[in-house]
Amino acid sequence: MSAAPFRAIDPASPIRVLIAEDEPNLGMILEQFMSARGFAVTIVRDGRAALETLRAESFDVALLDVVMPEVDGLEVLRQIREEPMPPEVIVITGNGTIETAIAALKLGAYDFLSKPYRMAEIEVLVKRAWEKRMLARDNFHLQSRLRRTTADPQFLTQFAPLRAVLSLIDRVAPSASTVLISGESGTGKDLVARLLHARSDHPDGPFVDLNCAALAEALLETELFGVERGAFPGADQRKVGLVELAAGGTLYLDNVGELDLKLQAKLLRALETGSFYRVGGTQKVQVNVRVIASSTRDLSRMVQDGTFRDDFLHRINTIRVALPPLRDRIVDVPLLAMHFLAHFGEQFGQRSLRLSADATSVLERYRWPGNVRELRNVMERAALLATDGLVSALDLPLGVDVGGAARPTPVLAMESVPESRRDDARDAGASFVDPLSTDGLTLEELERRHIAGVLDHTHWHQGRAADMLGISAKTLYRKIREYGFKRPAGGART
Ligand SMILES: Nc1ncnc2c1ncn2[C@@H]1O[C@H](COP(=O)(O)OP(=O)(O)OP(=O)(O)O)[C@@H](O)[C@H]1O
Repeated sequence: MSAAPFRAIDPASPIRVLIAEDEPNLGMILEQFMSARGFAVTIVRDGRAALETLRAESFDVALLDVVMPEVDGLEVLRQIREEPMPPEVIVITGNGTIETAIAALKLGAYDFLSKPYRMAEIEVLVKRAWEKRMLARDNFHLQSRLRRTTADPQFLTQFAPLRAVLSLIDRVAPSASTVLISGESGTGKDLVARLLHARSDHPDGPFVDLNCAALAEALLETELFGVERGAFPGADQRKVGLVELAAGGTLYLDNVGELDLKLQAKLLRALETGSFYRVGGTQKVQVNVRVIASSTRDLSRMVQDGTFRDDFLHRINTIRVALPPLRDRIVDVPLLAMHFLAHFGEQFGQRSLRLSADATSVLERYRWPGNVRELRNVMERAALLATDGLVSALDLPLGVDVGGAARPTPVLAMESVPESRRDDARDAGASFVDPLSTDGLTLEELERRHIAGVLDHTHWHQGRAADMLGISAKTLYRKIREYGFKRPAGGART
């Protein structure tokens, strides 16, 4: 076996091991040995209990004795391999039963160990099996990232100023210039970043995106710049950071306004010199990366407030792309609505869906606080609800009277929805702010109350809440932090 070091194990989430061993003494010794080495161990005494436990909880590695009462180890292996995300299995065979070992490997076991074995062998084998599982997981994430980035991004617009922005994008994409994309949540910043990458001179290089709002400050530095082995307790292997992973490609920093001043300074140095040090490192790492950043916040204002570095803003601001909110480019609404309708219609087996005239009118008069993402969500729902291939105004619970003036959004005109569909409509976008008591409130306070109401309504199910609000999960996460909301203990807010 090679002596290569193992990848770092996060002490906060130890390797979870299930041991199925029917000999009580051996089981106890194994459990004590593995627990003392930091594994999270669960022990069971027979095959049936092993199956039940493996189905009920998530494990990284299972050590299965072949000879066990009730169900033998090979049968446990066979059944568990049919489950989604099964653990890696190491089978422990009796002396000299090579046929059993071969059968185990054929059934998908990671490896086998013959009795008698040494404890140290078990430890090495379990760590190797865990590494294989981690690699498979990384591979899965990388593949899905690749699939998302290789698809040709399509930015649709008929709005003349945006068409001018698109031709600017075409011109600057092949250069190495940094680009700062600004715009409200859901206006297409992520899409523009992907477009810039797809049209750059390195479209086959990596596109690495980091949502700066989604990670705790303490983790951001190692995530971005990587860490050297031994930099701090627990860092027992070198970890490559995202800047390095993006070498020869694009690094997209979403919500760049969330980076703290220290990291802004470190990134600025890396951009100026094309090199940086990993956390705890003394050797310079050279990289050639194109940086694209985006923000929903006014970064110039943050510079004035002292929370964003002037020099960093200048560095990432070489080219500025500003995406207008959807309400300021109503001409795009029918175009995008038809595009999403065709897309979801295809997905749900509802071809040639059409928009009725009153539906188009409702869409054009709505204010779209969640921008294109909200329109996309609304059309997904409409594609599901449409009857006879026609989407009518009632399939669009947007708080806009059919044939009347738009109400202050996003209040839902509940009375315009048939009784039988009011629950649906409430779920799809009802306002949680009483429209009669909003006088004198700032827009921010209105938003704060609305988000609090939706979180309450969904019992803090953040995926559902984000859908209802028509914003991305990451934007909701940022808003929760900005407004200082705390998840109530034990479920729903009171
Ligand atoms: N002009 C457009 N044409 C087609 N699809 C679009 C357009 N603009 C946005 N979209 C789609 O709308 C959704 C939201 O866009 P995107 O994620 O790029 O917004 P964002 O500004 O990055 O949002 P956030 O600030 O919340 O991250 C995506 O599914 C995107 O593909």
